[in-house]
Amino acid sequence: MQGIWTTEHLRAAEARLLAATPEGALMQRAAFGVAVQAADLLAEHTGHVVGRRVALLVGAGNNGGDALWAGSFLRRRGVAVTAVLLNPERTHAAGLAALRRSGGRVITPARASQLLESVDLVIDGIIGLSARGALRGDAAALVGHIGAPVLAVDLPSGVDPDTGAVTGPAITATRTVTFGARKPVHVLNPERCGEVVLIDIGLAPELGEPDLRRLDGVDIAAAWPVPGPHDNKYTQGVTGVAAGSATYPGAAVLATGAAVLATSGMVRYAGPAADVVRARWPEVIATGSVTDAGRVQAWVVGPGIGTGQEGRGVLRQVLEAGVPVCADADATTLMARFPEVLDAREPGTPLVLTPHAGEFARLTGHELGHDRVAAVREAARKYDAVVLLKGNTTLVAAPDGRVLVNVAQGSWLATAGSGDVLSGLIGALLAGGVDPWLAAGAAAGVHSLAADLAARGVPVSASGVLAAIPDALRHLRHPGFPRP
Ligand SMILES: NC(=O)C1=CN([C@@H]2O[C@H](COP(=O)(O)OP(=O)(O)OC[C@H]3O[C@@H](n4cnc5c(N)ncnc54)[C@H](O)[C@@H]3O)[C@@H](O)[C@H]2O)[C@@H](O)CC1
Ligand SMILES: Nc1ncnc2c1ncn2[C@@H]1O[C@H](COP(=O)(O)OP(=O)(O)O)[C@@H](O)[C@H]1O
Ligand SMILES: [K+]
Repeated sequence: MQGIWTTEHLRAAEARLLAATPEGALMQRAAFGVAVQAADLLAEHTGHVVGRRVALLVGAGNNGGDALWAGSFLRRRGVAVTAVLLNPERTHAAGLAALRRSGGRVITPARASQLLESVDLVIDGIIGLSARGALRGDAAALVGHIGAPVLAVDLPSGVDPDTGAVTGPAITATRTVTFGARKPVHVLNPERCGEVVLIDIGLAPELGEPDLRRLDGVDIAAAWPVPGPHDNKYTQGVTGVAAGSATYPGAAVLATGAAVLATSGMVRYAGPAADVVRARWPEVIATGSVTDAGRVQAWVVGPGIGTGQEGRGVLRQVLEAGVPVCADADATTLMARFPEVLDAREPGTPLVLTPHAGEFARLTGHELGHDRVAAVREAARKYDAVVLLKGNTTLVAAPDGRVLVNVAQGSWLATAGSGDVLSGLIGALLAGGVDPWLAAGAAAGVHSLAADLAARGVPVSASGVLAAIPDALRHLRHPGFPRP
C-alpha cells in the first residue's frame, strides 16, 4: 500500500526532520536527486549530458533553491545551466551562490523566452509545497514559451498540491521528482506530473497515517478471495445481480459476467433479462425477480434497471435483504431522486455507491468542484456508505474518511458498459466477505488493469474488458506467469 500525504501533514513531518538535520542537508539531498533525473532525461531525449543546455525556472522559495542546487550539480557534469530568476529579491541565497560558483548563468525573465524555446531541458523550480492557485506574473507568461521536456521539482508549478486542480497557467511535466513522500497532486493529476520519481530524504519515520492510499498489485492479490480445500460453491459467498431490462439486457450480461469471472462460487441473476443472461452465462442461476432469486451474500443493483417505478421496487427489495449492496448507475439516480428508498436499508449493512461525475452531482445536489477528495469524503459520510467516484483517477471513500486512489494507466475504460463490469466485480468481492472499502478499491484496480491488458494500445469494448478479467487476476496473483 502506497501512502500519500497532504501538504499540511508533510509540513509538520518536514519540520520535525529539519530540526534533526544539519542546515541545508535536506535540500542538497533533494537537489542531487533532481540533478540525477535531469541528466537521465537529457540522455534519454538527446543522447548526451555533456554540452547540453538546461534552463532553471526559479521561484521565490525552497523549490527554487532545489532547482539552483541541482543546476550547480549539473554544471559538474558539463551541462550549460542558465537560471531565470522570477523573483530576484527572494531567490534562495545559498542555492544562487552555489550556481554562480559552479559557473552557471543568471538572467531576468524579460530575456528568457528565447532561452526556453532553445534549451534541451527545463527544470521547474517555480513553486512547490507552498503553491496557491495558478501561476501568475512572469512565470505565467513564460510557460507558453517552453519547447523542451520539463522536469518538475516536487510538483508541476501552478497545479494545486492537494487537489491537483488547474485553474490557470500551469506547468505540464515530462517527469516530476518529489521528496520524502508522494503528494495528492501526483495521483490526482498524473497527466500534469508525467512520471513521478520519489527520492528518499529520510522523511518516512516522521510521516504518520497517510491521507490517501493507493493499493499495489500485492495488496489487491492479497485481498482477492481464493477458495480453500474446504470451500464449496456456497461457502465463498453467492453474488446476486439485479440489473438490465428486457429492452437493455446488455448491462445484465456484463455485470453478471464480471461477477462470474471475479471469484469462484456462484452467481444468481434476478430480472427481466434472465433468458439472455442464461444464454450467455450458463453457470448463472437466473430468475425473473429478486423475490424468486434465493439467498445471496451480496447484491449488485442498478445497471440498466431504469429510473421508473419498477427500478425503484427492485432497489427497495435489494436494500431490504440485509446483505451488502453495490448500487450502481440507475440505482444511484433513484437514491438521489427518492432518498426515502434508503429507509429500507438495515442500519449498518454495507453499501457501496459507484457514481460517475454526473450521478455524483445528482447524489450530492451540486456539481463536483475542484476538490474531488473532499467531495467524495463528504458523500461517504452523508450516505454512510463507501463511495467510489469514477474517472481516470478513481477515488474510494469510506464513511470514516479513509480514501483509496486508483490511477488508470490508460483511458480505454471510457467506453459504454465498462461501469457495469466494475459493479459486477465489486459485488463478487462483497459476497466473498471482503471489506467494502477494500473491495471497491481492489475491483477498481483489476478493472483498469483488465482494460490495459485487453486494449494493448487500441480501443477495447466493455466485453473485451470483461474477457480480460482472468488475465488481470493472473497477472496480479502470479506476476511471472507467461502472458497469453
Ligand atoms: N522543507 C523541506 O524539508 C524541504 C523542502 N524542499 C523544497 O521546498 C519546497 C517548499 O518551499 P517553500 O515553502 O519555500 O515554498 P515554495 O518554493 O513552494 O513557494 C515559494 C513562494 O512562492 C509563492 N507562491 C505561492 N503560490 C504562487 C503562485 N501561484 N504563483 C507565484 N508564486 C507563488 C509564495 O509566496 C511562496 O512562499 C518544496 O516543494 C521542495 O521543493 C526540499 O528542498 C526538500 C526539503
Ligand atoms: N478517461 C478515463 N480514463 C480511465 N478510466 C475511465 C475514464 N473515463 C471513465 N473511466 C472508467 O470507466 C468506467 C465507466 O463507468 P460508467 O461511467 O458507469 O459507464 P457505463 O455506464 O457506460 O458502464 C468507470 O470505471 C470509470 O472510472
Ligand atoms: K515545481
